[in-house]
Amino acid sequence: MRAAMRPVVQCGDAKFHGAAVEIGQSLGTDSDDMTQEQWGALRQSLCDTLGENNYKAWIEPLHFDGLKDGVATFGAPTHFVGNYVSQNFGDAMLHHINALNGNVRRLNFRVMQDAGEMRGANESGRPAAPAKAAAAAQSAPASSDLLPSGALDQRFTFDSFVVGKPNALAHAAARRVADGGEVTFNPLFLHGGVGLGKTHLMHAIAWELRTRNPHLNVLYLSAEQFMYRFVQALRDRRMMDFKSIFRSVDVLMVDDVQFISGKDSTQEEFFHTFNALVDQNKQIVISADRAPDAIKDLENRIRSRLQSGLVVDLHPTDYELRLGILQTKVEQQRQHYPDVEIADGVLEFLAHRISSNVRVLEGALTRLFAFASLIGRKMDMDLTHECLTDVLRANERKVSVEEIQRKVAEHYNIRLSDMIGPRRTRTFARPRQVAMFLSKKLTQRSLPEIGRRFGGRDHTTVMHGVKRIEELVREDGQLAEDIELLRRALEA
Ligand SMILES: Nc1ncnc2c1ncn2[C@@H]1O[C@H](COP(=O)(O)OP(=O)(O)OP(=O)(O)O)[C@@H](O)[C@H]1O
Repeated sequence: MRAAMRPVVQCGDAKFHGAAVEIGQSLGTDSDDMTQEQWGALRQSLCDTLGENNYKAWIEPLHFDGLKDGVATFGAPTHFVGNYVSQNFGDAMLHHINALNGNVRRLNFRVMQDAGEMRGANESGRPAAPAKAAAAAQSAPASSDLLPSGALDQRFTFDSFVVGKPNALAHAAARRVADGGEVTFNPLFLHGGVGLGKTHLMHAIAWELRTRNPHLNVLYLSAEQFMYRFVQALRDRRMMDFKSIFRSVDVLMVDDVQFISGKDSTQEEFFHTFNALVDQNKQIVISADRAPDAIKDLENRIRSRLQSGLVVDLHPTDYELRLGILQTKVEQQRQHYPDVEIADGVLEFLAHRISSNVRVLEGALTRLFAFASLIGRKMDMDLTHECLTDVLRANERKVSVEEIQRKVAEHYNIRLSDMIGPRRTRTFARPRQVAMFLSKKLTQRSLPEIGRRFGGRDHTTVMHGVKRIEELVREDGQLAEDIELLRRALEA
């Protein structure tokens, strides 16, 4: 069955002449064919549902091939468009198709074969998809199961990324890549410890590039997904498809590349993909939990390739950055919990105490908001301690008695030997008691253990020293302040 007329789709104020739909052209037809009118109606309802911009950018370039055995197949100008539509509008399309024709179980997207086919799908005068997209689809059609994109998190944008000293360089480099201008450093290699924002920055680059140019073929995936697709292609004897997909991207982003260490065949394929893209001047962005030279079991030629662009380190966060991130995350949480009140000092306390990684910090804040909202309490220090006992304990900095002795001796300007020596004049006794008090508060040591570290003193001497300081801080503001300063310095 062939289409006799072209549907006209009315979207907002604009009217679009629909594509020359040739139903059943590619797949053959059978009794579950959709009619041309139904395709027109489908486009109309998608336009109404998704809005004019989405319709023009994503739906209009599609070519409806036909419906066979409950599978509706569409031609898309690039892998990226097919993948994006499938991920973002697939459910809506299925819903609307089934409202018209209840036989559809699944949607399938394939890459259109040539520019002629793309023009056919794009009669509205908008330029056909770039020639490279056609080139990408040169060989056998790559079906959507080999489209390997990792999902992008909508929250991970440049707007929500807080910049501070430890990540300023990584942020600037990511911004430069996201501008999509000339490829100046290739690859951009971002590395840093757990939860410091590598994935966030990569997603931000991908969002920005896609926003600037929706037809740019940006492929983001983890090294694990790369290996999985590679193994799948080997198993299914579809290496040509695999190579064609990976070598036709405009920007390749591979997260957690340390995953391929020790995996020889995956490294080999990664190396060839990498070279092919660099030769075409295509941008590559890589992340790992360590610098290329620290990744074990990596072939030297790959290591040196990874080092050949710009290698940037995301340093551990500092207090200011953590506080900034918390303030940003509070704004996000407010959307879910508008009524939760936060007492002064709570965010500062969290930024001070939870320094392991941003993911833990974020998790602590989310838990506090949920807790405060559920039991209808203000988010204050009491609630924070109640709710985050485990997190705070896990983040406790392990301070040693020796460190405390050194710090206190420095503060009171006495020698370390006098701190643990026998002299009992106040000049030495008071700092010693302060150090004992801090040892009791900041370490897990028992009184006898502390005593042993103070020149073999008895545990009752330590107990007396701790009690004395507890009494004194109630009346002596200066001493209380000194102790607080020392505690912060030791925990920092
Ligand atoms: N500078 C920042 N501004 C805002 N959010 C941040 C920042 N750094 C990290 N985060 C947040 O911390 C969480 C963890 O970040 P991300 O997943 O990017 O870390 P990662 O470095 O990729 O960690 P991993 O090594 O575990 O993969 C995310 O929710 C992210 O939004």
